[in-house]
Amino acid sequence: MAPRPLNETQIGEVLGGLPGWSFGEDRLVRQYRLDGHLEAVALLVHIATLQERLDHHADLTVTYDSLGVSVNTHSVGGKVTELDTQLATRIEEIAAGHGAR
Ligand SMILES: C[C@H](O)[C@H](O)[C@H]1CNC2=NC(N)=NC(=O)C2=N1
Repeated sequence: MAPRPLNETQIGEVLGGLPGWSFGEDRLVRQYRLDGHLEAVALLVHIATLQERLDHHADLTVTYDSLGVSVNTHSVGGKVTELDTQLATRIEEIAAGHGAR
């Protein structure tokens, strides 16, 4: 069954438990800072591996020692769904293990 888009109240509740994440332009976004470039790339690869397993993919952008994450659900026309909040929650756990801030 197709995931249902979340409303702003629902998104706000989830973001309360996801410090550093924000909502804008129908996306959940987070910018992580790492200790260096290879650390940023290592986090990207770890997240990409998770995304393949979940079959849900955020846009990941490495800029030297930073990793940008931006996600919504394409299959509902680019809205935030539970698939995005679940992925963001898992990414947050992984990022903590990489010392991302
Ligand atoms: C065929 C495959 O399951 C779909 O294209 C998946 C892949 N990853 C995805 N990622 C995101 N962010 N949204 C989707 O709708 C989506 N769909």
